[in-house]
Amino acid sequence: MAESLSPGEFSSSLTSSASLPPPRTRIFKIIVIGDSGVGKTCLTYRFCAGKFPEKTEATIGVDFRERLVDIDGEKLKIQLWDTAGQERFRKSMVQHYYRNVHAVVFVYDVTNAASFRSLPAWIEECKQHALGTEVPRILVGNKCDLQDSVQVGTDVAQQFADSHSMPLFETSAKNPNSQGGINSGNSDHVEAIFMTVAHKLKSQKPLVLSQPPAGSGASINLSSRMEDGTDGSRGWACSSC
Ligand SMILES: Nc1nc2c(ncn2[C@@H]2O[C@H](COP(=O)(O)OP(=O)(O)OP(=O)(O)O)[C@@H](O)[C@H]2O)c(=O)[nH]1
Repeated sequence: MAESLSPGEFSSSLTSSASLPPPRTRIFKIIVIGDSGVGKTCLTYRFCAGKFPEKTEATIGVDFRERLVDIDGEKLKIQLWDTAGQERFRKSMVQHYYRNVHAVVFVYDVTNAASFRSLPAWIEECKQHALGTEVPRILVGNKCDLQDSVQVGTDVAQQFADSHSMPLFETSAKNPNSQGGINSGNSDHVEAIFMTVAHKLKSQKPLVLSQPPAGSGASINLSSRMEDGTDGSRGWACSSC
């Protein structure tokens, strides 16, 4: 004869399965920094929307872009913080975007030697905000499609990257197949660069809830941009800044 459940037992077994929380999505915050015009907006747009933006304007403060990626069966939310390169557009925001950072992408323009010479200042700014070598960092030389105008050779960039213990990627947000130099050969190099960072983070970083409890401190709501190809959520506020 089948065992009968008391009403209490029945409802408790139903409740426990029905109230299982949805799987948590880990969120990783990656800041993208470098001089104005090096292509930070284009690189982040290329990764999140899969294409080169038709036109861009100087970033004011910071823009968010995010994309859900699947790594070894786990969905991770990659949140790219596209920061303003122009000093006058970044001053008030700096303290926000350096908080709770999981990785840093330094960008220079291979056709603009001054943007390469600025890198030590960007690295120093990171240090001043307690972002040291323990946080994964990569160096990206952008605009490799402009091969006739290159001012920063691969050798000198590689030396710099080595001296700061960072991997170097040379690429083009405009034509990600036209990268030269090292680390080349992928069909979409920009995709590969950010996925490399995501893989690294997956094994390293602690869980961050995608749905923080109410009142846990969403402090600023900056212009958020969900590009095509994201997980579809829109209008979110920054909860980790
Ligand atoms: N040829 C070429 N042009 C690019 C590439 N990436 C960006 N650009 C152009 O460079 C200019 C600046 O690009 P942005 O992405 O706005 O630069 P940014 O670093 O975000 O600039 P700020 O917002 O001022 O910090 C734009 O005219 C882009 O079209 C690239 O890979 N190749």
